[in-house]
Amino acid sequence: MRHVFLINPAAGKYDRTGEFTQTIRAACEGLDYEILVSRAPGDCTHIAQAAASSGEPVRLYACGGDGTLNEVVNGAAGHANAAVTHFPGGSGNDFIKIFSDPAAFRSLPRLLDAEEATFDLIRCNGQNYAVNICSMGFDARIGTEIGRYKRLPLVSGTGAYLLSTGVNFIRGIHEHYVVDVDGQHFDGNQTLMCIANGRYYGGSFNPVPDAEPDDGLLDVLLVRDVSRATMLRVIGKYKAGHYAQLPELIRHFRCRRVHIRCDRESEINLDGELMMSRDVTFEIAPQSIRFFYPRGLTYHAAAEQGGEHIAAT
Ligand SMILES: Nc1ncnc2c1ncn2[C@@H]1O[C@H](COP(=O)(O)OP(=O)(O)OP(=O)(O)O)[C@@H](O)[C@H]1O
Repeated sequence: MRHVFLINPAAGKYDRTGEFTQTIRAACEGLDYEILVSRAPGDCTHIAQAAASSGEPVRLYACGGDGTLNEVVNGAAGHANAAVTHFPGGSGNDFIKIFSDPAAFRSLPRLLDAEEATFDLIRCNGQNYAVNICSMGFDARIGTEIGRYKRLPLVSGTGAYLLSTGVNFIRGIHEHYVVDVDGQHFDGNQTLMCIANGRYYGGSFNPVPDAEPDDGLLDVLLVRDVSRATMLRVIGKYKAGHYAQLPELIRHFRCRRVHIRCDRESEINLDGELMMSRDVTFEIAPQSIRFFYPRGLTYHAAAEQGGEHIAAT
């Protein structure tokens, strides 16, 4: 088994390439491994694709944040011989928060002793993949501008999110969209649309706490146009996943496909990465992704919420 580590030096508040390299060398002695450092945005996708194209069994470690994981997933998608994981070094590291002990991903010996699950992928406009959460509207504008703020002195991951939220709040919060979801048609203003496979984004938002990454379905939330005052009143509930308490404002769908048309080229957030389009289809991809994680962790929503304990595999 080959282990390929893909380091994004631009992830997080500072370049962790040296730290990562030291840790990897110490933990992987005697293993067949390789460390590759991304030189530009998109590089991790090409590296992952090249590593997976050999057809040999390979484990790909995304060393960075959710954007790095997204790039690696895009390179590995469709390659049955490749499995991916996240060795966190980003600001949010949100996808792995679905697991019972996200901190375990920081221990490389534990990641090397892994078990594996098969997760759904969200396919956007037939070509780009996300493993965690996509969004459009107010949210996408916030999420895709966080990068601008995260390296400011004294600004944490959450602080960057709050700064971006403040700026976009002042600019205006809803726009006109035409949305087709689950056989229903909505033509009107929406504040945001969230398409979830995972459960966490934006640092600590958990809008659909019951989303499952392996149920073959997307969890879609449509948040209708609200005033800024209402937004301030309900954002906490949205963040905590209490969408069911706001049926007059938030519609929830569990579906395989959603189509959104916009009046202008609009921001689309794919696991925190930015894409622009006026016409967007999100669907469950025919390909899934093999994801490995420290042995013994669980990821099902019922387990996280203290309900029935379900084994992860
Ligand atoms: N060599 C590089 N130089 C500059 N940017 C890069 C490079 N390699 C990748 N990137 C870009 O860096 C951006 C940030 O990466 P990433 O999302 O992993 O970190 P983060 O934003 O700190 O973490 P999180 O998304 O978990 O909050 C991504 O958009 C990615 O495309």
